This record gives sequence, C-alpha cells and structure tokens, in this order.
Amino acid sequence: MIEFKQVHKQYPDGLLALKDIDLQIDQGEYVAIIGLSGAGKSTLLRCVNRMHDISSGSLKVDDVEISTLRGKGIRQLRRSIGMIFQSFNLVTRISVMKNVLVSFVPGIPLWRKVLGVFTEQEKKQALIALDRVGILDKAFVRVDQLSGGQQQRVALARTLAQNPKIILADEPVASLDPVTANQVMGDFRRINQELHMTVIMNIHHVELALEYASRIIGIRAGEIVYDGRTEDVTDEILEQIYKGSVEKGEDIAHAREAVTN
Ligand SMILES: Nc1ncnc2c1ncn2[C@@H]1O[C@H](COP(=O)(O)OP(=O)(O)OP(=O)(O)O)[C@@H](O)[C@H]1O
Repeated sequence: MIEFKQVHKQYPDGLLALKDIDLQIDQGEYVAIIGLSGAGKSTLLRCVNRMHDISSGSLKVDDVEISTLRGKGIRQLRRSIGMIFQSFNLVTRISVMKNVLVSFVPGIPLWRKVLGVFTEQEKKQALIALDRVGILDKAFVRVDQLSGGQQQRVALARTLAQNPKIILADEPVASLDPVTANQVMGDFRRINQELHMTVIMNIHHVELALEYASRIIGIRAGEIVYDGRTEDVTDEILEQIYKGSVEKGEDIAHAREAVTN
C-alpha cells in the first residue's frame, strides 16, 4: 500500500509542486493521474520511488516511511518499484533479450553484467517476461529495429522481469499512435489483473485513462481535485481538473466519446 499524508513538495527554486496530498493506493489498483501540463503529476509519481524527495508530510510504501531510507534501503525500494518512461529508456544497439537481462537483475555483480554472463534461470525469467507482453519472437532482434509500441513493450518486459509490486508509468503512451497506445494500455491492464501489480500512470489522453484505469486522480496546481472511480467521472469533474486549458474542450469530447461507446 502507498500512503501519502499531508505531503508537500517544494522545489529548490521555491515552487510548491505538491500541496497537502492525502492519498492511499492499495496493492493491485490501476490508477491514472490526469491534469494539465505542470499540474504536478510527474512530481507525485516520482516521489513514490524517491526520484524526488518530499519536503514535508509522510509517504509510506508498505508501511515504510520512505524519506528515512538511505543507500541500500533506497535500492531495495526501487527494486520493488518498476518505472516506465515515455522515451522507453532502452539501449537501442543491443538485443531485446540483453536489454531485459541487463536491467532486471540489479543485484548481480557488475562483471557478470559487463560480460553478459547470466544464469539459465535469469534467461528463463527474461523470456517469460517477453512472452507476457507478446514479443517473445523479438527476443534476439536489436531494439532499434522495433516500432515504438514494441519498444515500449520491451521496457514493460524489463520492468516485469524485475518482479516489482508497483509499476510507475510516466506518460507511457504519449509517443505512440492511437492503435498502439491502446494495445500498450491493454498490456498494463492485463499485467495489473493477472499479476496483481499496482499500476500508477500519468497520462494526458483522458479517453485512454477512462477506458483502462479503474481509479482516476485529478491534479490541479499541485492539489488533488478529484479522486474516485473511473465510472464516476463526469464532465463537471473533467471541467474542474482541466479548467482553463486550451485543449480542454477536445479532451472532454474524447473522454465522453470513450465513455458512451
Ligand atoms: N526539478 C524541478 N525544479 C523546479 N521546478 C520543477 C522541477 N520539476 C518540475 N518543476 C515544476 O513543478 C511543477 C509540476 O511539474 P510536473 O513535471 O510534476 O508536472 P506534470 O503535471 O507532470 O506536467 P507534464 O504533464 O507537462 O509532464 C511545474 O510547475 C514544473 O515546472
């Protein structure tokens, strides 16, 4: 379980990016965080794995106050939390398999990583992860020969091989075409349901958030302005989250379309 209590996050330049955040996310939820650009979505997500430190309040992951963690404790925390980025963060000149292997076993000695020495068990785990996201047949293909959607699936497989309890995804489908974005959102849902991993995702596509996530958190200027079930999201709620946005009208139209279809 992830628990924020009265969390504030202020950047060194004085900007208050998160204000008084109270939030509880149970194991196995699929949560989409939506809001305008600059609302604080990435900041919120990145506090969970200590990529950012909170300024005050309490943030617990499985009852551990994460702000008290140091070196080894932070590494352990990050082992249980996978992170997926919009830009995939893969090494494109090497094979899919190597990408998964090199990153999913952070505990192995550096020399084994450098020489590419992996056990049969590690290889098996990597192949199982690739199979889960439907790209087992690409295991020995170089990453730069794959489409964007396939690369995002490699990133997901790499995270899965690490067997995390929580997956944080920062705009994972922002650079994908609509069909591929739907497929990748579906991958996240399948993994969430089959493996009971918590998924917390920042996403600009409101219609995809409403279609795939079971809970929506709306952030506006660093504050939570909506937190509830996806099916309870109304036009008024979206209006409140996106008030003043140039693209708002379009986003809400898409959102409605997705809900009524
Ligand atoms: N390292 C930083 N130092 C100072 N201010 C920052 C830093 N990172 C983010 N901010 C500011 O904090 C606020 C929240 O940013 P954040 O990236 O969390 O928003 P976001 O909702 O994820 O935006 P986007 O959808 O554009 O990614 C913004 O005003 C941003 O400019």
